[in-house]
Amino acid sequence: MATHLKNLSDFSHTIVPSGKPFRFGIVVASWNVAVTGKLYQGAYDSLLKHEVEEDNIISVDVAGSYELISGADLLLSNKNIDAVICLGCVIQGETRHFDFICDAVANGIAQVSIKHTKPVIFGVLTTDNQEQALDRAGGKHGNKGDEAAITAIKMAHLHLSLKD
Ligand SMILES: Nc1c(NC[C@H](O)[C@H](O)[C@H](O)CO)[nH]c(=O)[nH]c1=O
Ligand SMILES: CC(=O)[C@@H](O)COP(=O)(O)O
Repeated sequence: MATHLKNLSDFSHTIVPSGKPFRFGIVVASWNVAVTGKLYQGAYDSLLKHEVEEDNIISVDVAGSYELISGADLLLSNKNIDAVICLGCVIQGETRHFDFICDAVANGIAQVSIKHTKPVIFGVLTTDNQEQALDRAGGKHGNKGDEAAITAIKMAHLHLSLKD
């Protein structure tokens, strides 16, 4: 469903399970920090709202969205984490670089999730301009960071429930 038809943060918070049992990593890209900082705050606040302990949230910064891939891989390889949230903002420029970055990040994050058999959440905005990005980082369309955090909690529960 297109975002403009559904507020990203319009979740029925009563159906989000508790995040208390889990440890989460958050990897944030510094490119477009005016947007990614808001995504991070939305994700962090949402994790706390759903009972995740502050000590169970490990946050790291990376240069750009492309580095979210290796940032998530490093976290899962070196820390005891149940799920990773990747937050970034890729804004169309004058060239096709946007297309390559977006495709690489989406596919790379999926590969990291498969490699570690752990949820790695794609919390990356891919927009035409900064206005669209700000609308989805705490603006009129909610906060994709909030959405990504709730997704991470739900996937951590699913992962736990399916473990032998
Ligand atoms: N243009 C954007 C980038 N570009 C940088 C890449 O993500 C990467 O850091 C670089 O290619 C070196 O590997 N990154 C964003 O997150 N957002 C952009 O709009
Ligand atoms: C997504 C990007 O890397 C992009 O913002 C870079 O801008 P440009 O395509 O004008 O070089």
